[in-house]
Amino acid sequence: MAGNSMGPLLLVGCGKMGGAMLDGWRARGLTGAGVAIVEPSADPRFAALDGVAVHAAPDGLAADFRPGVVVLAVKPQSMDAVLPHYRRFAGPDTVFLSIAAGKTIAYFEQALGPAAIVRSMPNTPAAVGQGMTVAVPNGAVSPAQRQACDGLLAAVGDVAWVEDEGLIDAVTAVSGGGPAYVFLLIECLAEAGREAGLPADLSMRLARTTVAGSGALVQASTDPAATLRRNVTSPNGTTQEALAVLMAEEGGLQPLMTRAIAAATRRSRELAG
Ligand SMILES: NC(=O)C1=CN([C@@H]2O[C@H](COP(=O)(O)OP(=O)(O)OC[C@H]3O[C@@H](n4cnc5c(N)ncnc54)[C@H](OP(=O)(O)O)[C@@H]3O)[C@@H](O)[C@H]2O)C=CC1
Ligand SMILES: O=C(O)[C@@H]1CCC=N1
Repeated sequence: MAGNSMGPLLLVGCGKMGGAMLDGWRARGLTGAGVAIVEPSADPRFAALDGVAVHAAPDGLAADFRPGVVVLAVKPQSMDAVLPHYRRFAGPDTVFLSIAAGKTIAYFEQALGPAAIVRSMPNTPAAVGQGMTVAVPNGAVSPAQRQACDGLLAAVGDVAWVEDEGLIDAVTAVSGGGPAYVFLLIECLAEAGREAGLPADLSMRLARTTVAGSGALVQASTDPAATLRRNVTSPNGTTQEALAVLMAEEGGLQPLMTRAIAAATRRSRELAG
């Protein structure tokens, strides 16, 4: 995997998102020898990470350990306490790849001193190689370090690099949190089916398979989503009735989604601290 080319990978925080990325990397050939993890929780699944060094705290890392990439995957609220332990790695041979919501490049520069920093926003479908990440580098990131980060991120899905860091708060709202909205759609669809008289387990099966199938279709198709929607909507048929509700100017899905994304974008800005 290209991400290993700079030297060992250090993953700081292996929870839901760090763990999803690790699953994706390992499925694509990241070997145990190339990765170390610092993660305080004793998750039993770490026992299955053949050859990966998992440390409960940074003092478990060997004195001569020199990571090429440090992936910062702890909560934004933990970052102040975590960063001082990794400041010693700041230098031309190490790039810090943050996935934390809200935390800005300026924040990391202040905490780490002169350091190569990539701020990124992935999402949990990375676990199955279908993630979406947007990344922005600071001026100290070398072309090789950018390539290494791109390799790590591209190994678990699609990657877009941007120059304008100001976009990342809205990215966080749309694609970072996006899987949660889609899973909520499954929950709502299943519950609505149950209320329409379907057995709960059948309704959930319909909702899951329909969302998964629609995702696969949009991925495989070059048609716009609106065309795929119209393909389902027979004139004067059943879908048209549902869409009249969902696409109402007031109380429909668009104004609701716009409000939701604005709220998440605002929260991302607040998390900058
Ligand atoms: N979840 C998601 O879908 C996404 C999350 N993110 C970002 O990813 C980051 C992690 O989020 P998420 O995975 O959801 O959160 P989690 O709480 O699941 O993961 C964070 C992990 O870091 C561990 N941790 C706490 N303190 C330390 C420490 N000092 N050193 C090393 N590890 C530590 C936590 O252990 P313990 O639980 O024992 O405290 C936990 O396992 C956040 O910054 C978030 O903004 C970005 C995109 C999507
Ligand atoms: O909810 C959060 O703050 C994180 C960032 C995007 C997805 N999860």
